[in-house]
Amino acid sequence: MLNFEFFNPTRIVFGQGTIARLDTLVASDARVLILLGGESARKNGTLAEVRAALGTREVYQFDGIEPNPSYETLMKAVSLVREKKLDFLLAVGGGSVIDGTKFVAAAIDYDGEPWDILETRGDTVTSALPFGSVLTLSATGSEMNDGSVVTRRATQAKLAFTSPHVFPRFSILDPTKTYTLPIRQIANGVVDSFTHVMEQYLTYPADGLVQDRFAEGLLQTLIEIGPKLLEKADDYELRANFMWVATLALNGLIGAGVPQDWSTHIIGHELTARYNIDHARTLAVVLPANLQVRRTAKHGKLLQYAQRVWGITQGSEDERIDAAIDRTRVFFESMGIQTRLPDYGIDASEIGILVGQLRAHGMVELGERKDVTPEVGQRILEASL
Ligand SMILES: NC(=O)c1ccc[n+]([C@@H]2O[C@H](COP(=O)([O-])OP(=O)(O)OC[C@H]3O[C@@H](n4cnc5c(N)ncnc54)[C@H](O)[C@@H]3O)[C@@H](O)[C@H]2O)c1
Repeated sequence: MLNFEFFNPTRIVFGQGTIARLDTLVASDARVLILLGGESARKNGTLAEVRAALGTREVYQFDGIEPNPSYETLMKAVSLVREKKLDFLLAVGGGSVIDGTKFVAAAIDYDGEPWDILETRGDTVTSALPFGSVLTLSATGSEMNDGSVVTRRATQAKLAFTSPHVFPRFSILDPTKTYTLPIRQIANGVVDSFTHVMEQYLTYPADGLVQDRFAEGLLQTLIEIGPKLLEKADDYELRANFMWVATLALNGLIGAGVPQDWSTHIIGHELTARYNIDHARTLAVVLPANLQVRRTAKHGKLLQYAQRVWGITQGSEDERIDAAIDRTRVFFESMGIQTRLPDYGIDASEIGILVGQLRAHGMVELGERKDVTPEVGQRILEASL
């Protein structure tokens, strides 16, 4: 097992009716900014519940954080916080709103141009405003981690940063708040959390015995409940299980002491930045191709994945690996998510541009062995055609 430090200070408050707990979780004299995405939190009553729980506190609201939150929009929230001298942020939404809130929290007192937070991947963040979240969409794990992804529209750059200063103080996870999600977002969430696990599991054997078993348990749970989640919106147990799996998939636990890949995400970010494809859909395109192209380097773990996650025990090693990659692709497709670049209107002529973007963003040594160069990225994109 690799050396590691594990730190996760986020309090999770889980279950139906838990939004009322805001009254005790947020200081009674806090000056609060609620950050929101589109209309969903207003329409499904989540916002009203949040405002009721905050009672007589001074509360402002910032609407319109878009999916794949933009630096341009978030800087408006930064101005509002500074102008009104607010001291607590509350994200109400999915990963985009929570990620955006993390950026705002880090930017408030940032010494210099806040985009540098992304350029330096968070290394230059020394403080952040405290914030909490009320989660309405299971997918990213942002509710219990220190990561954030922000897009600068002007330059089509989608970059991530991490900082221990941007763990949420608390996150409220009420599964009933996900009942209004469109099927598309449920499918996205399943594929996103599945890929989060794979980025931390499908690398090379590192004797992280319990990490592997945790990861395989999360993957098997997603395979078990994924298709059922598409059938019925208001099944509490299904939504509750999915919500907790998605959080555990990226809260640091399964990745502690094991190698991590993340090249699928970084290549996927370039697809979203250029074509505005949903984050999870880019992962569904890149992951199977990535496993195929790097099957030699990932040989041991691919065989373990085939056997323990998919129960594949027959055939030669190569046949078992092929079957496991195929089952992964079929699983994504069974969630209604297409897995090839042409399904999204992208052909071979675009690959050179995407590889150029990887280079321009300094993404030249990716993966668990830092050997996913732009040339390997090109082969992965070609295998996605
Ligand atoms: N911080 C991390 O660790 C991390 C990890 C993976 C991805 N991300 C990033 O998170 C973003 C994606 O976040 P996401 O997948 O949670 O989706 P999202 O937050 O972008 O939301 C997608 C859509 O669902 C709507 N929505 C949210 N809750 C709803 C509800 N209860 N009912 C109806 N509609 C609702 C939103 O308004 C939005 O239109 C991407 O930018 C991605 O890069 C971050």
